[in-house]
Amino acid sequence: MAAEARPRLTVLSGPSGVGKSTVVAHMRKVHPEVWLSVSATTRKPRPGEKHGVQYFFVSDDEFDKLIANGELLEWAEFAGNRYGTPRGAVVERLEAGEPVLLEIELQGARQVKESMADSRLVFLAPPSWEELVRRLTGRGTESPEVIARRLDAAKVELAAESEFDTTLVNTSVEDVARELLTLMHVV
Ligand SMILES: Nc1ncnc2c1ncn2[C@@H]1O[C@H](COP(=O)(O)OP(=O)(O)OP(=O)(O)O)[C@@H](O)[C@H]1O
Ligand SMILES: Nc1nc2c(ncn2[C@@H]2O[C@H](COP(=O)(O)O)[C@@H](O)[C@H]2O)c(=O)[nH]1
Repeated sequence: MAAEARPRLTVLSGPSGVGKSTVVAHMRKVHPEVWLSVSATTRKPRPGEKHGVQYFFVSDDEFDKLIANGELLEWAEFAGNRYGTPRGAVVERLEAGEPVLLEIELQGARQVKESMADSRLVFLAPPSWEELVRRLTGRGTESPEVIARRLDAAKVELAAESEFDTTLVNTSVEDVARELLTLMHVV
């Protein structure tokens, strides 16, 4: 494929707990030049999460303003919180000809495909439903109520796999990270 025809924006999506952040962290450990968009969210930080690193943690009013000012490339409500991709940084990277990676849920992935037809949507699937439940529960970051909401959303996300350009099964973090790096033409 000619370089100019390569999709430069890659969306990594998949059910909560499947391992998206873990895979991206591994990719960036091996290839620190991989750029990941930092989303805005109304979710409260988990222990250890820092403003501007994992997310821009904002209030509901601030999120409303981001929407009203057209500052989000896409946004969605997920399991009781809102999440969105700041448009400016993504556009800047794309205009500089640099690859862009988004780690977002299904509704946002659909919006990106709609507005940027040459984006590549990658679905990260769990080896099994039982393993997904084990990972989400084992992470220990959400209450049982939130886990239940996320697992409800996971059923919808798993049913939408065919909308994606590529599916990778997260059995091995290292293998999936390598496959993604290849898809993004980093290696
Ligand atoms: N291949 C794997 N094998 C075993 N455990 C894994 C694997 N990948 C990730 N995990 C574990 O699964 C848990 C969830 O991973 P992670 O937080 O990366 O998921 P996520 O898809 O980013 O979730 P969310 O969408 O809720 O942010 C973590 O405890 C992580 O260590
Ligand atoms: N549509 C969007 N989804 C996003 C964005 N940033 C993250 N996410 C997704 O939200 C869920 C929950 O994330 P968590 O950090 O609370 O576990 C997960 O699927 C993320 O991929 C975004 O900007 N837009």
